[in-house]
Amino acid sequence: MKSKVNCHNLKGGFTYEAYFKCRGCRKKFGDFKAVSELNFKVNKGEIIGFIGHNGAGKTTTLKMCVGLLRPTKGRILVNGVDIDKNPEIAKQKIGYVSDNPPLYDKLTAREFVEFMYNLYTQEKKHENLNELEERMNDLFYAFELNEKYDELIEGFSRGMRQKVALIAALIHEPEILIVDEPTANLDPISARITKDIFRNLAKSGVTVFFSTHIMEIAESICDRVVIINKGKIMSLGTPKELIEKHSDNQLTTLEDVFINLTDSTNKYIVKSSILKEGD
Ligand SMILES: Nc1ncnc2c1ncn2[C@@H]1O[C@H](COP(=O)(O)OP(=O)(O)OP(=O)(O)O)[C@@H](O)[C@H]1O
Repeated sequence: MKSKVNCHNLKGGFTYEAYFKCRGCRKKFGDFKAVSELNFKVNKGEIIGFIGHNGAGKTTTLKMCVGLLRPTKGRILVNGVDIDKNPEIAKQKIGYVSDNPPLYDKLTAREFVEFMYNLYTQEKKHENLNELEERMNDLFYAFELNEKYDELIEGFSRGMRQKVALIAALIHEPEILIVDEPTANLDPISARITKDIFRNLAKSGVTVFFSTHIMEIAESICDRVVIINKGKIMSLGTPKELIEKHSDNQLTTLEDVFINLTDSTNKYIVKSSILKEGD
């Protein structure tokens, strides 16, 4: 299917190389270790997908990456800026959408997005209003929400809310977009639009990371995938590399690799080989 979305205007507009580092990050909640010793680096314009079971530590990792959770140990660097030491500078570079994004029901979609823009751009408030208007139009159009522009958010479906949250995260032209389960509430066309927008953002230099349970999405758009299990990185690489690395075990899809690395009972792999024998 060819997407009709035109998002050629969604430019990054950077003056320097953006990159991201997570160095030795751990997170404990009381005595419980949710995430241990995470080390990874993301380059400018890369799309990285985190895949893992429920409770694997994806949301905790993403929240540490955006500065909403302070690591118990380790550092997060956004283009060299330590998010703990200089949170305002680091956070300005990031657009974030949580798995259940909080929106203000009594604002219209346009008012909410303007509000978010003003939060991120205090010092340039009221400047470049035409540019802001143009970018809002582009984003609302790209997400096929242009007819809802002036409607109250309280009347929006979950998918529409997800799109407003994505638009609000992109309005200040972040260098890094971090999204927890971007397609969770979206219909297939909206999911496709979101994937196209991620690809376009990455082409223009924006780094994108997201978590997902959907292997097809990870496989189709991610430059690299991080498989996370019980708070630890089990494997990191391009989908092709991960499949090749495990080809000895006759694993031929990212889903097989994921299950093999994260399902300690291996019951699904066993089951699939029994099915093959029965063919
Ligand atoms: N605030 C908290 N206090 C205590 N434990 C927490 C807290 N937040 C997360 N956890 C625990 O940390 C672990 C990782 O949770 P996290 O939300 O990061 O998983 P996840 O991979 O995003 O899961 P899902 O796919 O279900 O969203 C889980 O065992 C969870 O119960």
